[in-house]
Amino acid sequence: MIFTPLALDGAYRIDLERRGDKRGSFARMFCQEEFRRHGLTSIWSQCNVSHSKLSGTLRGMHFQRPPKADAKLVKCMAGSVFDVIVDLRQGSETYGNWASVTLTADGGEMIYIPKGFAHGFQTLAENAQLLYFHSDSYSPGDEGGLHHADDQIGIAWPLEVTSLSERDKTLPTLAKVKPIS
Ligand SMILES: Cc1cn([C@H]2C[C@H](O)[C@@H](COP(=O)(O)OP(=O)(O)O[C@H]3O[C@@H](C)C(=O)[C@@H](O)[C@H]3O)O2)c(=O)[nH]c1=O
Repeated sequence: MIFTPLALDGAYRIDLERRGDKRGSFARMFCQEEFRRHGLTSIWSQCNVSHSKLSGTLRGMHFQRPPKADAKLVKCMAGSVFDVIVDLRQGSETYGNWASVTLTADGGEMIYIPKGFAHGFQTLAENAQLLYFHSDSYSPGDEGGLHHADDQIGIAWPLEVTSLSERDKTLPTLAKVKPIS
């Protein structure tokens, strides 16, 4: 795996190193030792899959608060997505800044998201599927959200939004979100 730090401290793009042969390929997508060596979470407590029918579907921006704040490792398994994170860490020099990685099933890019970030994505193809590892379990009472189209953050979503959950339509702007400590 190739670990490339993103502009927001602690977040990484991770590229698979595929070993190809006549049958196809093989690649490692998680290794406890390698993750530990890079100072990343190396114990996962939950793994989730999401499927979105339409290109342009937007999910986000979501996070969990302490004590259930979770780091995430996200990989696209079908299609492609524009994946985005926003730094919500109290006192961070990059508080409110966003970064993105385009994740494609064919390319094998992944994103590692530390605790304290909001996460969301927009699908760039029909029937996109994402696989997520979470460092803590789902806890609806500790969930938080941030509006994807907040002007103060200014995320440059690539497509018109074709599908958005009722909950995501009503998420607050950054000014109304308490920083994560
Ligand atoms: C996230 C989650 C949802 N659910 C349930 C709640 C609901 O009935 C259904 C769909 O949940 P949501 O509408 O929250 O799904 P979705 O909007 O796809 O939520 C996801 O968005 C992306 C951006 C993330 O980063 C994820 O961590 C997660 O928050 O699944 C679980 O049972 N376990 C889980 O871990």
